Amino acid sequence: MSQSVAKRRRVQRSPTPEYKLDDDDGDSYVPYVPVAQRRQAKLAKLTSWGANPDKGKASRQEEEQEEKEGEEREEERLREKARKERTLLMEAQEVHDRKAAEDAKKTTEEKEEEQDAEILAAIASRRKLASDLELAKGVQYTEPMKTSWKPPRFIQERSDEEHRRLREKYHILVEGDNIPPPIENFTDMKVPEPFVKFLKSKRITTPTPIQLQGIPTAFAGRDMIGIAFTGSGKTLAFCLPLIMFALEEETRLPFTRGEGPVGVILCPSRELASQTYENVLTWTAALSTGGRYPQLNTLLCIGGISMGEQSHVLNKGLHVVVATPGRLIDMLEKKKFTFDNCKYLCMDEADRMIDLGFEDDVRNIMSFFRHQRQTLLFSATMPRKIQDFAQQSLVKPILVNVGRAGAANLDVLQVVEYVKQEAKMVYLLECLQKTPPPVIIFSENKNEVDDIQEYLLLKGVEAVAIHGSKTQEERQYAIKSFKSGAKDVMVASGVASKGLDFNDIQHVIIFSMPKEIEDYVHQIGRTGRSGKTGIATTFVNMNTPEQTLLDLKYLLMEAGQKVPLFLMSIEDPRAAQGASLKGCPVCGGLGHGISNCPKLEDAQRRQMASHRGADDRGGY
Ligand SMILES: Nc1ncnc2c1ncn2[C@@H]1O[C@H](COP(=O)(O)OP(=O)(O)OP(=O)(O)O)[C@@H](O)[C@H]1O
Repeated sequence: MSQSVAKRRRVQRSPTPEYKLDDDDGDSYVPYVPVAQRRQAKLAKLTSWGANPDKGKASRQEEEQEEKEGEEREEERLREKARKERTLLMEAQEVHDRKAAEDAKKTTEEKEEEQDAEILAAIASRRKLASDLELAKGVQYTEPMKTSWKPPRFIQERSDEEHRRLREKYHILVEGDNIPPPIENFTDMKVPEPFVKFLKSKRITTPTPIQLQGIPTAFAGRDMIGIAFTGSGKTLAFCLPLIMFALEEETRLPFTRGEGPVGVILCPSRELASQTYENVLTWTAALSTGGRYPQLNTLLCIGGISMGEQSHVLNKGLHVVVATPGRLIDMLEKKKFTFDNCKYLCMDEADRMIDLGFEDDVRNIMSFFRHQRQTLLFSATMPRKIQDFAQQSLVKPILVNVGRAGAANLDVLQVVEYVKQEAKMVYLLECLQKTPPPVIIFSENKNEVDDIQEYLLLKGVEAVAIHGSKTQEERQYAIKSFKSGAKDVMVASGVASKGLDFNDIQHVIIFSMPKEIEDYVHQIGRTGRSGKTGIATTFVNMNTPEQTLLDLKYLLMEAGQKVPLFLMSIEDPRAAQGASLKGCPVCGGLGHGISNCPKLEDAQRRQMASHRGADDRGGY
């Protein structure tokens, strides 16, 4: 019963807009008079019986008149309401039509941009790179670090236009405020003479583009993001400023046991950290030879080595730490040293560090700093997503970009060949004849790395292998014997070889094409380093995803390389829609948009797997 009343009331009291629209002007509508009102009217009628009939008649007429007026007022009110609802509906329809017309006018590119922005916003919810304490306290540094370094007067006196022309000459793009000037030689950068002499002895006579803009930027204390091709000397660009800073601090007040470090360099792999450590050792030794400058102490902090070996460094004052994140956190937690005086933090292959799950480690490491630090991020590949994320974590950062982030080194001749899966091994032998050693062969799969090495050994080729499941000793042995020239070929998984600088690699063979084009760029970048040329041969076949082939096609086109017919014939659905081809903001690949980025898909898969794992374990 109450249900039917309620139903009726709903229909009568709140007519829906549709109802109103059908019943255009509402003329046939009988207004609702509430039950209580009707009951009262009836009662009044009844109680008026028996009273003065004339008076009763008059008052009945008045009542009827009032009732009629009331009905008319109610009718008018409802008509007005219906009119308003109709207008609102029409306005909404108009807005919708206008938006549809605007959307139709938008190019595919604009629509794609909107879509990209939406996806980017959805994945941009990450916390900025700062220590938890700083985040909790809302500590925000607003001014860059101050240093005593200044460019020579004659460079300071150059006009902005002159600086701009110089950058243009070296294809250097910069973004940021008060950018220090580019400087074309090490002496003008005020690098100590023994150091310059040492560099000359290594045939490093003039700074590379990333060095001539990056070193002054870092010397001036500025936070920076440095992007430049593989093999273009980024290591010197971020190590030299730290060495100079350490030298200044040591000269001011010599370090004693328990003091330091003043700066830390973080690397995503042990091999890269070891290589950078060796570089810093050589450079600091070169500086102190001759006795004019003090000895600086450097600690290598990576998993797989005993810290006992390094205790002699910990027994002295410590200037520089080169580390992988895990071991560094371990050492800091055990209070083997502190970051109380640490003011310089550099991340090599920074996009990988941020991307591949080191983000929380980095935040953890930052929580050990007691002061503001100068932060530098370097890589050959730095997708827009990481750049944006990094920008908000740095203080008035300067972006120094040589070439497109993620572009291939132009000194590498890229050859892409279609090789059937079953023919790869045999063809590999033939391929090895293209150049003299040393040659690196990459495979994405650890088992395949072992199979290739075994096959080559059987065929009498001196080959070593390196991948994540090898012990530290095996990895060190492989690198050492390959670097020294004792072995001709190194078979490696992509992860184990990023950023490694081997002398004069002639040929890189990519046995299985990595899904992510960034990995390809890093892999071919093991050759064609420091101005020399090299060849990269890549095997692709039906197993290579079309997305990856498209990325590859565009990368070859961008680098002015020959594009084989089978790659040329792969159609890009976006090109057919007239979209312009800019790098995917997540991975930098030119052959796809963010909505079908393999890296994003991979990250999501990993995330889901970890959630599933957590669920299986009973949740967090
Ligand atoms: N100014 C220079 N002139 C000539 N050679 C240089 C110069 N600076 C560095 N090099 C040499 O170039 C080689 C590559 O340098 P480095 O390893 O720093 O490259 P990278 O840019 O870090 O490469 P990747 O991105 O692959 O890590 C090294 O052997 C280094 O000694």
